[in-house]
Amino acid sequence: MDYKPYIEIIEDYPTKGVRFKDITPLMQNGEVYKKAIEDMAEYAKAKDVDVIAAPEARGFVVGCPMAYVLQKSFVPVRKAGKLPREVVETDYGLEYGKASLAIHKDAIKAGNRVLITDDLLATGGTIEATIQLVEELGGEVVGCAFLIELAYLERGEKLKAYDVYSLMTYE
Ligand SMILES: O=P(O)(O)OC[C@H]1O[C@H](OP(=O)(O)OP(=O)(O)O)[C@H](O)[C@@H]1O
Ligand SMILES: Nc1ncnc2[nH]cnc12
Repeated sequence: MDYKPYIEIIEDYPTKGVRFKDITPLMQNGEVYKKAIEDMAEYAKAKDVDVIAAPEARGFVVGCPMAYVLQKSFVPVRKAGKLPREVVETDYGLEYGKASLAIHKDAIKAGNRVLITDDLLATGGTIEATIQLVEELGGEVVGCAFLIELAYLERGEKLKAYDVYSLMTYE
């Protein structure tokens, strides 16, 4: 299915030069949202995952329903200071800024097969940070799934060693 008609592009948001891909029209169409999640879940199922991990906030929009459909564990990766127990934490850069992400230390067990998901892959900073946290806890990252991949941004070698799946690509 072609999901692009359900993505709105906003020029120069949140900063000049950024072409922001707004996924809320897709989410507002229940049938289309469900189909997108099912496509992503199918990819995850083929990878025989134990855990779906996703960075807040928009990663939860895809990660939670995927975990629900697959009846697998969901692990939230949160901006620093939001998780109440012991965490591992890392700093990262993204298309329009800098932040820190954290994950509960006991959220992933050594050897868990982990699928990382997010709404969008831009510079790869967020996903690289998430991969680092999952691997620090001994998880095996078996794939990374996105609704949207921005192919026009430079990501260097960040995801070279990983299997990447995306429903839509913007050149
Ligand atoms: O590949 P990158 O350059 O790292 O950019 C992609 C990330 O940027 C957005 O999240 P954002 O940090 O804006 O937070 P939000 O989900 O809370 O809106 C998006 O949801 C991805 O997580
Ligand atoms: N261009 C973009 N559109 C939407 N979300 C983003 N996150 C990082 N870059 C983005």
